[in-house]
Amino acid sequence: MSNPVYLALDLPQLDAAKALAEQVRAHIGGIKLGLEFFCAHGHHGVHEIAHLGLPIFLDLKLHDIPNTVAGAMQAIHVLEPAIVTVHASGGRAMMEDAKAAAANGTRVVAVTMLTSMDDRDLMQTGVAGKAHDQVLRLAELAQTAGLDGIVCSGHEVGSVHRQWKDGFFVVPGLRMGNNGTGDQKRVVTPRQARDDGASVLVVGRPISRADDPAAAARAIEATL
Ligand SMILES: O=c1ccn([C@@H]2O[C@H](COP(=O)(O)O)[C@@H](O)[C@H]2O)c(=O)[nH]1
Repeated sequence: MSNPVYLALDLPQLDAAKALAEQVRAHIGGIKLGLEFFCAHGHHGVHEIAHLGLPIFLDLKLHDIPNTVAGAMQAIHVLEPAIVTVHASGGRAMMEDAKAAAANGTRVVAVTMLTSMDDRDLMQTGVAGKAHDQVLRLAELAQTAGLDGIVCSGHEVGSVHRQWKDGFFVVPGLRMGNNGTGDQKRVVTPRQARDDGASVLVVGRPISRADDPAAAARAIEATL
């Protein structure tokens, strides 16, 4: 089985990002490039990281009207990303158009509820109820829209997996227990997430901010 760990390369300096990726390359299965990286380095930066030969996950969390999101999806065809994110709260039409505009072979997955939010944060956005129910509701909408899967926390991935048997599930908010949770509120260990049905495990700071990133990545790999 291939390594499900994708390193979140949330670093502002391109050289430092490349060096980190090279350092841990043997212990990860892919690289996740998010808003911070893409805003700083754009297509050029993605090409530079792609030279390492690992699958690239573009975590752009697109959220706009359908026509604009479809245009953005077309603009990144050339980067041949393995995975791209949109926000499920953009609605069914937006997700349908995003999927239709994606390159063949690119998995389009919908962010349901950010792992940095809990029930109280959800309520503050005007949504009554539990995070768990909101994730299941948005997962159903993403499935109906024809997406490949969703992003959710390890708290929900087991339930979503039971509801959507062949879905592709991306789980960030992973901690080994010896790291602080930082801004993440719904966290589990990588092993727990994988056992509950995660397809991809996104790990950032537990590796990138470790004293020895390669050892941290190796230790996570060893738990799987
Ligand atoms: O709900 C979400 C969606 C995306 N992310 C991204 O994952 C990584 C997590 O980084 P850590 O340092 O391991 O906390 C980061 O790039 C986020 O943008 C998420 O955390 N939660």
